[in-house]
Amino acid sequence: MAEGADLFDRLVAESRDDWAAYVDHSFVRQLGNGTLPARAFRHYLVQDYLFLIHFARAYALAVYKGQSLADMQAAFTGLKAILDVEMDLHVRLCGGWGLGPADLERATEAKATMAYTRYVLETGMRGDLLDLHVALAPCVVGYAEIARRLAADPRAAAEDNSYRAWIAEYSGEAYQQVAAGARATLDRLAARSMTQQRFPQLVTIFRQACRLEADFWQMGLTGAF
Ligand SMILES: Cc1ncc(C[n+]2csc(CCO)c2C)c(N)n1
Repeated sequence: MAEGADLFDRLVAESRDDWAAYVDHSFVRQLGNGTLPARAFRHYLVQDYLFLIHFARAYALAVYKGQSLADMQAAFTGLKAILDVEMDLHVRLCGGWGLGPADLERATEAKATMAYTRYVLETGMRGDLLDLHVALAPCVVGYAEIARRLAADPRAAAEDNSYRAWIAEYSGEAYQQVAAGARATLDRLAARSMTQQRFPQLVTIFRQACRLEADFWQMGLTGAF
């Protein structure tokens, strides 16, 4: 690995298979080339709305666990990105199918949604702020990376790709900045509380989150049929 790699890169380097299964999942490929069945995307997006509600709670927990203004601001930035920006995408796209927020909140939560969100919340409650941000990292940085890769392929922006709004949102500058901020937060927290002994435990958390992300895509593919 390159000299001077940040904590995020070090975690990915120790989680190669789980990371690849997440970012190269067949759901992601089909999103990119526009072949994903519409009902799989709908099922995924409704579940993702429920997911984001719990993820907002996880960011609120990170605000609560902050030990400094910088900690609290970093968590608040993530919380605002969900509540003010990301939820808007979901409300807009689901609105196009005739589903309003009340319908979404009534949807039955899939086991993959429960498993991932509650894992992150539990990790944060049990551990410290670094544990919590490591559990959040595959989600925040992963989506920015997935969308950036997809956007480099001309099929992503093609007029007939129904998923181009999704790809444009996460590959856009605002999300790329949120992901860069999440990486910087990990390094700031690591400088304060990382030890050599702790690293394997952080890798375990990171890998679990990657596996739960892959299961979330899989739920989108198979849960809709
Ligand atoms: C399963 C799943 N994983 C990751 C994201 C992306 N995401 C969740 S919170 C956040 C940061 C602030 O918006 C980002 C980018 C998602 N929507 N659904």
